[in-house]
Amino acid sequence: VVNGEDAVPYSWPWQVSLQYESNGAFYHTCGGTLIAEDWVMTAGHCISSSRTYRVVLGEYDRSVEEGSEQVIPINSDDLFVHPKWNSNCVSCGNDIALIKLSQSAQLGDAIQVAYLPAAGDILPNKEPCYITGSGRLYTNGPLPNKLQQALLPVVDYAHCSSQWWGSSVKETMVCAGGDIHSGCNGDSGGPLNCPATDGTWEVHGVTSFVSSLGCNTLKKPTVFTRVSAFIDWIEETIASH
Ligand SMILES: CC(C)C[C@H](NC(=O)[C@H](CCCC[NH3+])NC(=O)C(F)(F)F)C(=O)Nc1ccc(C(C)C)cc1
Repeated sequence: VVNGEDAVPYSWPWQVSLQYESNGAFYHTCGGTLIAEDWVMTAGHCISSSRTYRVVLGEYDRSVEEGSEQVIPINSDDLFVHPKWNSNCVSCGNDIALIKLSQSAQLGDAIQVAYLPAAGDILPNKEPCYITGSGRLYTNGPLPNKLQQALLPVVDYAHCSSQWWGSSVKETMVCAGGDIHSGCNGDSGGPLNCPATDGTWEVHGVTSFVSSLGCNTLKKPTVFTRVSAFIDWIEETIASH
């Protein structure tokens, strides 16, 4: 997250860190959202079938053993990338994947399941959402230790597809930001958290891409997979596995 701030510890308790194994150690590669006790939602571009993954829940500061962390391994046949995701075409959309955890998360103060929007729910322009993640602090910059957050107002499809991203953005996406705040590598797969009418938060986006010219390129809002366009697939996948 570029130009964000340290989140209040455990204030986004559905945020997870997706990590891959390399030479015996695990590395943060993407964010994710806990959507059921044994399911995590992330981006399709975060998953490669040749890697071994684990998720870490209840994490605030990656440099400190806080006691709230839960580390859960992932079986390779529990990775469900959207069938229409094309890794050669991030602008085609469908950048969403589901991961079944090898064991259920123990919910508590630091670990909670997220609310998802109703199918088809479209956010109005300027809706005050927050991006959260442990991605780079600026283009080619370092990863933070503490979870970051930034206020990223929604740019509706009409504006995002006309002035800003053009045809690279589809109606199955949500744009947000476009000023000095943005997502950046490593935030991929994480949530776009938007206020719900009842005072809770709903996860309306899965962080997908930013400009290849640089993370917080002006007039290039961060682009998210629109969760409300994939509710049927999410429900179907969970029901059948
Ligand atoms: C150095 C980084 C910032 C480069 C930038 N990376 C990204 O946007 C990556 C993953 C993109 C998937 C492509 N395989 N996503 C992120 O960094 C995220 F914002 F989600 F955290 C990028 O490639 N962006 C990109 C690529 C292609 C397009 C086409 C729509 C033209 C648009 C943007």
